[in-house]
Amino acid sequence: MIPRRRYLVTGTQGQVAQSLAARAASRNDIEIIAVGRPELDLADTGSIAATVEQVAPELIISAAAYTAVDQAQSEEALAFAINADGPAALAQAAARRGIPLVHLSTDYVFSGAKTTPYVETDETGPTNVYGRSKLEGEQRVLSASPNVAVLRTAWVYSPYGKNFLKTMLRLAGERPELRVVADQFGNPTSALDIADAVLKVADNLLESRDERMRGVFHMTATGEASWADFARAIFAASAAEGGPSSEVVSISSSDYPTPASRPANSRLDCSKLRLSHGVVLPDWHGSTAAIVREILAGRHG
Ligand SMILES: NC(=O)C1=CN([C@@H]2O[C@H](COP(=O)(O)OP(=O)(O)OC[C@H]3O[C@@H](n4cnc5c(N)ncnc54)[C@H](OP(=O)(O)O)[C@@H]3O)[C@@H](O)[C@H]2O)C=CC1
Ligand SMILES: Cc1cn([C@H]2C[C@H](O)[C@@H](COP(=O)(O)OP(=O)(O)O[C@H]3O[C@@H](C)C(=O)[C@@H](O)[C@H]3O)O2)c(=O)[nH]c1=O
Ligand SMILES: [Mg+2]
Repeated sequence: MIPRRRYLVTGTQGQVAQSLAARAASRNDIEIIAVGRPELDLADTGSIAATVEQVAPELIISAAAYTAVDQAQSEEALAFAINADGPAALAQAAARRGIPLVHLSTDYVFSGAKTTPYVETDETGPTNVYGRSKLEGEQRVLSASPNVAVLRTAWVYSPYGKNFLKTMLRLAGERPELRVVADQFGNPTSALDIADAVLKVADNLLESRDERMRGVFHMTATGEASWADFARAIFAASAAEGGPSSEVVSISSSDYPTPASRPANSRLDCSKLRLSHGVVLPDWHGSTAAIVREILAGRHG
């Protein structure tokens, strides 16, 4: 029997962590060891080094984060501890063992002022605490180890955890009409598609020392949308299955005040990932419909 490659994933209940576990379940060549609090607490750097030593993985996937964008505005120190100090400690532990690290980051590192999709060399300029803490996390992991791929993804949805798609389906059951912002544009990305892509990037890092496979990469689904477009696609898919749907009324961000401001344009150009890693994620429409079907079929909580 061929020994399975062991990957340490941070967090157990996150959308990406659960998607990685789901994908690995159908593969006999990799073993996912997902560890979260209390054993591994990103706000407690000692627990990070200890977990990495104990699990002794071949590669680390840094999926856990402080992701409550609005709440981060009033919990800045905690957001930076979890999104910057924790990943830095994880990258140091990976460097000590000489293993690669795949670290997930976000489109919210950008200001949104650009009118076309962002490339990796574009200037960052986060407009909220979450985005600033994630940007510092990127910088800290890259300076702690040369053997790192930072994958910036966006607008993540899945059958797991909390996300915009599940919020929309829940609200549709309660209200005939929903007001949704139509002036923020991004790339809705399925966590299951992220899991597939992360596993390919992981293979590449283990198989090749090529420097072009290290550094920062944009990794979102193909195709773009406003939140209102995304909501309409969710309800079209749901209605087609006899599930709940609502009328979506397009509003502007100024009509939906939130503690954190969000970029008006955070679309990411993913050409570098395609050229360096040979990885392209599917178009979001098909993945959205598939996940709506999966949720309506009740295979998840
Ligand atoms: N969600 C999104 O829309 C986007 C996410 N990303 C990035 O992708 C990655 C994965 O996101 P996603 O799966 O959606 O995240 P989720 O919000 O679904 O899950 C976050 C996970 O982090 C864990 N976590 C939070 N604090 C700590 C801590 N102190 N120590 C250990 N674990 C902790 C949570 O644990 P618990 O279950 O115990 O709460 C949870 O498992 C993150 O790095 C995120 O920044 C990027 C772009 C968009
Ligand atoms: C629920 C709801 C939200 N909205 C708006 C608010 C906001 O501008 C937008 C999305 O709201 P959410 O709070 O779901 O999304 P948000 O938490 O901003 O999502 C972000 O999460 C972090 C972790 C990331 O990294 C980003 O890529 C992005 O996915 O939709 C409406 O307009 N109407 C509604 O009924
Ligand atoms: Mg949110």
